[in-house]
Amino acid sequence: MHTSIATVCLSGSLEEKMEAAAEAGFAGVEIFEPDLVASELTPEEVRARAERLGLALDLYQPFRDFEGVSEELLEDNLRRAEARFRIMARLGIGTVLVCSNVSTATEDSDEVSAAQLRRLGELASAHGVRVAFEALAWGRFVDDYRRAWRIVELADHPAVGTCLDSFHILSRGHDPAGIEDIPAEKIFFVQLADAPALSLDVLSWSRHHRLFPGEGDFDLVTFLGHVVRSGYAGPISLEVFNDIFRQTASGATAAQAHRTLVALADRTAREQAGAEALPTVPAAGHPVGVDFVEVRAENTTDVEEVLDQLGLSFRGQHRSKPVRLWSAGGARIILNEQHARGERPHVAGMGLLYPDVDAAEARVSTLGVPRVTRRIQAGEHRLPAFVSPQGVELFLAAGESDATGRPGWIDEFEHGVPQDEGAEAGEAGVYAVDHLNLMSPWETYDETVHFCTGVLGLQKGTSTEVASLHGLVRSRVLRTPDGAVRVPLNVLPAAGDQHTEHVALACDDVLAVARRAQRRGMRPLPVPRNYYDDLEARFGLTDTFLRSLRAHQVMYDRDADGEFLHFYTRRVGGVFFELVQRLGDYDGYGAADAPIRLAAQARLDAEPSQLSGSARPPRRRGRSVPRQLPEW
Ligand SMILES: O=C(O)c1ccc(O)c(O)c1
Ligand SMILES: [Mg+2]
Repeated sequence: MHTSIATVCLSGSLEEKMEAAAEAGFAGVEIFEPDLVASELTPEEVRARAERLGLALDLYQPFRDFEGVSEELLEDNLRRAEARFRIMARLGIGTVLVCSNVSTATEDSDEVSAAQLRRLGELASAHGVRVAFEALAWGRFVDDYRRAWRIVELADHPAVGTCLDSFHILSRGHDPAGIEDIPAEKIFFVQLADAPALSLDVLSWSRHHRLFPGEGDFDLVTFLGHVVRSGYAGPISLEVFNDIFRQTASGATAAQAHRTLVALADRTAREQAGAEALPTVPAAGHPVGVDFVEVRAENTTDVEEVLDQLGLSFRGQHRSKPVRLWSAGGARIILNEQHARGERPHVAGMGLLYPDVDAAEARVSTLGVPRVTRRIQAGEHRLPAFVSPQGVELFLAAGESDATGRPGWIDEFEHGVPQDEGAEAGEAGVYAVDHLNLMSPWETYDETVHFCTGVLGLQKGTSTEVASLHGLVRSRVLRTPDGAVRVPLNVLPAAGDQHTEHVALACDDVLAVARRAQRRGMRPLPVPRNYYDDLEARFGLTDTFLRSLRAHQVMYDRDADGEFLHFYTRRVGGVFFELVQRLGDYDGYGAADAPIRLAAQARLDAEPSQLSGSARPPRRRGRSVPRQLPEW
């Protein structure tokens, strides 16, 4: 597969874009004309640079508003085109993208457009180049790839073919199966872009919200399957117009882009008949459980106090590092004070269990995810570790499921309360990590979604928006089908809300856990009285039950599948805990309760200290960079 990327996807100067593309592993680039026009490099210098980088110049784009025009305008359009062909000759680029006319077309006729494209083809072949005609989703008359192909077919010129762009096809809901009706030699170019499902005019959607494959909601696996079955073997190029990518470092964006394209090819090869020739990467399946969550801080005492109140037990101190383990059943929390000077408590890592951990490591590594290097002592378990795009470290461990396994690394912890083999639940029945709620700055959000799905093997779950006091928080759940691993991922609003992440622990009796914790001095996150009045109105709960919920600041949700009871601890630095109890087949997260929680946390932020006499005032995002990882 010849991979390519349009320079419009990346930030910086043309030379920076080309270097980033080559460094990320792309075989070629599409030169976006405005990037050349703005560059100080001559076309010859661009060509030489590409050669040095080993980068093919696959396409020159876009040439606009050519077809369907009056005779008089056509002459001018041919003149404009010829000037471009000369530049292309200097660049050494053989194909130009001509997108369907969006403004000057007056002739809604396939015959007229075909005759005009044929003239363009004549001119192009005189200059040794080819024309790839692309239907823009908002073209004046040509807005469907099937019509563009009809016109190309009618033009019947060897230098005239079509360019397929997944965005224009899928945004309009057009069936991509028709791609297989186009002879492969008439498909001159293929561009891929994903996008979130939005109801927005297609032009704004395309220019601002395109995403790399697997980050949005388009079915690019099926799309690419059709492309491969058509027999097309030319460049597969990413063309993603997106406000974020143009503002972030081109090296990181190019690496992300390449990873998404490789992951897409891999999935397509595995899922689409006839696409087996596409390159694959090792398969990892999906994780089967959460091995542990790691919380890091200069001093983890406050967090341990909360864990004790919640009924988890101290299982020991690591024999060679300032690292401690607390657990109950399969819920394991590692407290790490190593290399954590000046850091407030925060979620720093997550261990995921894979049945074939070697395959999982091979996959994550092959997809170019940066590794975390940790010093290992003799006799210690080596868990492969990688850095996720939003900064949390990801550990891969071998295991069949979280609740039944006893991780090998547990023996490295000494002098704690012993835990029997198997899934001995903690006091009051805390037995597993139910979910881990992570945050990502908006810049890395879509990339993190792809990391969890395309790399780690989680699936996209529901997507919502939660109202906080400081703005709407986009949230999407990434999970396994059985719910053994659930990661709700929230966008961190630009201003206002704290960067706090939380660990939700599953238990058998949340009211009992709350009662015990409060006896041990825990002050839960306060829930306003209005909430309970509203609960009564919504669900008609009995007085006794409602009183009991309120007494323990436990929140409640119910849907057709079951019921959900949960409460939150107060924040300790940048982390807090949630205790959840699922009844029946309830599969959600109490979405209606999230705004109540955010408002309560914001109220507490205004107070000098959240935790009785212990926590330092939490720092705001931007004031401190807790470690060498990307800022969060
Ligand atoms: O938005 C545009 O104008 C535009 C230009 C070139 C393309 O290939 C495309 O898909 C869109
Ligand atoms: Mg395009």
